[in-house]
Amino acid sequence: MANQISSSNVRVVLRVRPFLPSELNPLSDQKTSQIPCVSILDQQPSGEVTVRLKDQFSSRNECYKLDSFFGQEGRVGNIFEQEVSVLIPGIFQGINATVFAYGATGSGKTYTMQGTETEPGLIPLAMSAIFSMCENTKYSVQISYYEVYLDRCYDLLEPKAKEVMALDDKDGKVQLRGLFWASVKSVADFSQIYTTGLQRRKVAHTGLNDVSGRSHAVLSVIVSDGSSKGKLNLIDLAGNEDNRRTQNEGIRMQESAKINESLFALSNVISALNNRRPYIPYRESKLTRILQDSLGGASRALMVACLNPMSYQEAIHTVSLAARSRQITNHVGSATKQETPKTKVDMEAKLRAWLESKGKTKSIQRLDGLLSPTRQAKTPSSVSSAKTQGPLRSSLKKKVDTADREGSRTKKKISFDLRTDDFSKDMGKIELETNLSEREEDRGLKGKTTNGNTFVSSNSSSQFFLYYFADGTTPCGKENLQSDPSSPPKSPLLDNSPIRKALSPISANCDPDKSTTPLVKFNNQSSNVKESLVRDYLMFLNTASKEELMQIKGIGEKRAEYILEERENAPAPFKSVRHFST
Ligand SMILES: Nc1ncnc2c1ncn2[C@@H]1O[C@H](COP(=O)(O)OP(=O)(O)OP(=O)(O)O)[C@@H](O)[C@H]1O
Repeated sequence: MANQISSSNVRVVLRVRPFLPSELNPLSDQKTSQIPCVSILDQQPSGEVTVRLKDQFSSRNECYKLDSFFGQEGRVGNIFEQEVSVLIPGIFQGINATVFAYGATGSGKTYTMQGTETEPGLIPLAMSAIFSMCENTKYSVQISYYEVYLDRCYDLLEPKAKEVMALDDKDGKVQLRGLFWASVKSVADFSQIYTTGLQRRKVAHTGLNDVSGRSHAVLSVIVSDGSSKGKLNLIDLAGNEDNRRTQNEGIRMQESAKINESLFALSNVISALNNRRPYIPYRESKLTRILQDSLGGASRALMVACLNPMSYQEAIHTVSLAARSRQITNHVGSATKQETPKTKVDMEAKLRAWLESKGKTKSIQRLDGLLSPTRQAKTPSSVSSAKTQGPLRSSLKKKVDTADREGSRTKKKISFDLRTDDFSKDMGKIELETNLSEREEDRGLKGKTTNGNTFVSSNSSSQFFLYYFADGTTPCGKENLQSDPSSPPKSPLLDNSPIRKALSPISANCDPDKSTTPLVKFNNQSSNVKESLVRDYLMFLNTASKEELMQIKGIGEKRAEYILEERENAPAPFKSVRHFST
């Protein structure tokens, strides 16, 4: 597995724990019939995987791309060998590294990091490897163990009444003032000190032996030979929780909100690093601030997203954030452009995670209705497809009416004037006639535009195609489509769908280029095709002022602020609205 060659700074891998005995139905032979909510759809030689999450109670399923996958039969030792052991020699050369276990409560984070007597976790395996490398050298090892709870930092090796303060030193580096560092000489030495810390973590905040981690626990290991000093952080993150589905209240609710907020901040940092953004938002949370010296720059990091195989909802929550962290968006001219996967991570996921981190459950429900009609349980069938087409990969959501689509053929003539999505370049015209069935169209249409550009249609519905150019850019333009009269085209955005409401009002016969402000442009532009509307909506999101944004139904002050925040981090950050439901 070529895990060292990664297009991202932070690798994001998935780990699915086995079913627990309590999750197996004793009345049936569940060992064979129980099906995990996640499976591999595709694996590239590089190790990159496309996974499918499937809800066993409905037809909902979604696909995501990640760097690697460790299924139920996989051992923690496999993750260590493939993903963590490669980081350890770097520590001896002064290259810091961080390994996180991320996931919902009960998804196997602690098991992955600590393991058991019979199956050691990543922490004991890493320590053992470090001590082996130290043998007969002048390297020494020091550890600290602390937790970040409610955005405050506490020492677990030398508990003090006061929290450990994270302060900037004169070079702008964050130092944990008063944090205890223990010198350790062997694995046995380490086990003894670490076990004491673990016990302290369990009783720290509740006084009870609460096994569920409500704090992020960070084991920091420094390896030094006097001249070089490298640090490895091994982190058991607190379990994320979907507050819509829990009965949390009081301190538990507060904990949960802080946990989600800091996990979202972590995801923002990883995403910014993987997208090579000029600004990395380390200061959004205590955790990311503390980890600044081991995330980014020459440092290397690994996120192990842990999944409970029983819970589709939790899995979606975890994997969407993990995939969002990993996602690399197109930068024109960047070396990763051709390889860029268009994973199903988009504005909606960002908004959702942000709202969740702020505990805005009502807003999330509104968002469900606003941008994501196919998420609702009543949707007959909602299928995500992930495909490789020529140099492009994309994962696009599509609603399929499974009852009669498969064999039906619709004759269509399509002509399409294409420009790059910043309108800067005329890419020619697509003219084609197709009577392919939905299923065949789904495999994608390829061809040349009138002035020689290669295009790929990577998704279609009875009247809507999404096109991509070979270099990964998304064209936009006016679609002019004639369908067989026996199957009149539906116009999804012109009915009462939630997206249409969000875009309302839209007036006809206006030249967008003559409009003065983004809002006027947006309101005036009329088109009977969905792509044009979506394009305008994205342009609006990418350019409008806060006041203009707030004039759109569904965008309140907080969401407008979030949009502006995203635009500060990168120009035109909103590139897709995935849920084009027909
Ligand atoms: N690979 C595995 N093999 C067997 N059992 C596992 C495995 N991974 C996890 N488990 C079991 O699943 C349960 C939940 O795991 P664990 O406590 O590690 O979850 P967690 O994500 O750390 O939860 P929390 O956020 O509440 O701390 C435990 O009983 C654990 O022993």
